[in-house]
Amino acid sequence: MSKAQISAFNHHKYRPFPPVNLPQRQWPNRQIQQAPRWCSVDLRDGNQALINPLSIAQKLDFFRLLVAIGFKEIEIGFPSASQTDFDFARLLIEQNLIPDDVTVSILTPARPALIERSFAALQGARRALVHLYNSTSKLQRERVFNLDKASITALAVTGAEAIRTCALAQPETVWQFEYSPESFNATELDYALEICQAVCSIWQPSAECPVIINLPATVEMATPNVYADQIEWFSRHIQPREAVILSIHPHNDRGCAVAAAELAMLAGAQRVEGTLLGNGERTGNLDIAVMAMNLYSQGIDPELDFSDMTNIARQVSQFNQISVHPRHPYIGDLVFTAFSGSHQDAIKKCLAASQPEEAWQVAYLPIDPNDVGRNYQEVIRVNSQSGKAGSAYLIEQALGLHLPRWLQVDFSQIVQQESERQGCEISAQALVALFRRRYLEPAAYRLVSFEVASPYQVSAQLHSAAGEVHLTGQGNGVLAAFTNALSHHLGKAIEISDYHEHALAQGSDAQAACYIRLHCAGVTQIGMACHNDIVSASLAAVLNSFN
Ligand SMILES: CC(=O)SCCNC(=O)CCNC(=O)[C@H](O)C(C)(C)COP(=O)(O)OP(=O)(O)OC[C@H]1O[C@@H](n2cnc3c(N)ncnc32)[C@H](O)[C@@H]1OP(=O)(O)O
Ligand SMILES: CC(C)C(=O)C(=O)O
Ligand SMILES: [Mg+2]
Repeated sequence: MSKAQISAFNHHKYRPFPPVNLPQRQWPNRQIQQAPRWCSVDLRDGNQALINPLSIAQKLDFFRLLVAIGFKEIEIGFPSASQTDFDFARLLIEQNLIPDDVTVSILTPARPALIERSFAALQGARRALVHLYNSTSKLQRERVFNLDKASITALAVTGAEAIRTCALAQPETVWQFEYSPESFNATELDYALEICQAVCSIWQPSAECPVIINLPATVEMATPNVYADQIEWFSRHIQPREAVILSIHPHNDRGCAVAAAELAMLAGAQRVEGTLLGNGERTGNLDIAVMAMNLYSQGIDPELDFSDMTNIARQVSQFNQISVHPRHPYIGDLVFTAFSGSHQDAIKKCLAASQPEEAWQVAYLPIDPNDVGRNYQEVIRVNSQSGKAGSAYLIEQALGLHLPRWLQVDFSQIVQQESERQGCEISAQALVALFRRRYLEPAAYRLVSFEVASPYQVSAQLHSAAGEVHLTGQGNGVLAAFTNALSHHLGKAIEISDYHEHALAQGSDAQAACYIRLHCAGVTQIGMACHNDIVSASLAAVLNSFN
């Protein structure tokens, strides 16, 4: 016996999902052009998967959040199953809390008593959507319901009839109907079509009054292309096509729900059901926030507003009592952050080259973090995997300094040693402190005052731990005269090899930043200083290099 056969970890237990025979499939050559009709099922599918289902107050807050984001269809619960869901529907209706442009929906099984109770929950609604489901896959027919296809179809038809009857009895409401052959993706396509046609024959939809046929991947079982094939096949066959809004409801068991939804849209899906952050049964529902942001990143208006993503994620996470993964696309704490040197370098260069009117083109940042309320501060964080660009970026952000390349290289080595010594990330604050200590703060000598007599004779007053020092020297420039004086005082040769300066801000009283690399008795030293006066800045930079 092989190891695989005796272990519990045995792939022979499973069978591959069969492909769909779909000659000349069209979806691979299409592009998504616009947002689908979104339906949030947070308050139903999301809620039924929670350890502690939502209270009425939480549902109301969640509902308000969904409305604020821009959802026009919201499945508010399963009122025939729970008193909370029933009371929540009553609250929304009786207190007139449903905006005119929002349609609420409820889910009901194909059981007449539960359908009647669902309609009671919706009594008096201006407009409402009733969503009927029953499971249709071979597995469910044979092992859960113990019914043949005809009986499963009869169950759906009975449910559809009960819904029609109840709707006729409540004419004050504008009704819409939705039918889900639950476990559609595991159902033989011809049978899924047959049962949906049977339901349509009861509801008699038209182009003006269409029915929603929702095709769930109740448990995701195959690669997303298979789901797309199933949707395209169904879209080609359902009649009359114009009387049907084709909806999808992907779950995420294989981690592909967003991909499956996107391909399904290419295949003809017009409406998408899902939840925020992908909460839902098992691995969850399709994450609408991610799918909407995917559209957004392609220049398509998602028709949902995620500009305040951090706040949305915080609220959803609180309602669901589920924390957000730091790498959750578009949302997690780390998704706009680069630690690695080459990524930081590319981001820094692309951000610097960005023009206000051009399309977003920043390597390693698929969208502008600002769009979802994030800032550039978090884009670059420094640890031992980082390079010179990352540290230089943070120093530039914090102090407005444009470090010359040779200083970046020098500082990066210091940062590298420090982060390896500490074995962790160096915060921006700590990085700035390290920079100041190393280059910007006088240690041995501090410039107190100086005078220049032309041609280039400098006398300077320095402060040192050992007391006041007076220097005089000559040279072919002020800086040369000063370094000659210092060299004489120290008894060591000083040679300046690099000099760089720039203004810190616009205006006549702007400070100048001055950077100096020098060699003193064969040792390379780097210092910098900022001052209103460029000469003062350069002399102080020389002294700061003796650090
Ligand atoms: C894929 C989905 O997300 S579907 C939605 C699932 N959501 C929920 O189940 C949450 C709310 N559900 C509940 O509170 C309960 O299951 C209720 C109130 C609906 C039903 O409770 P109970 O009557 O105690 O039945 P229970 O849940 O144990 O079993 C379901 C029964 O309904 C039948 N059933 C299941 N789904 C359906 C359906 N869509 N239509 C008709 N009958 C159904 C089952 O065959 C089973 O019948 P049986 O009692 O004759 O064996
Ligand atoms: C009720 C249906 C739409 C469902 O939630 C599913 O199949 O996952
Ligand atoms: Mg579901």
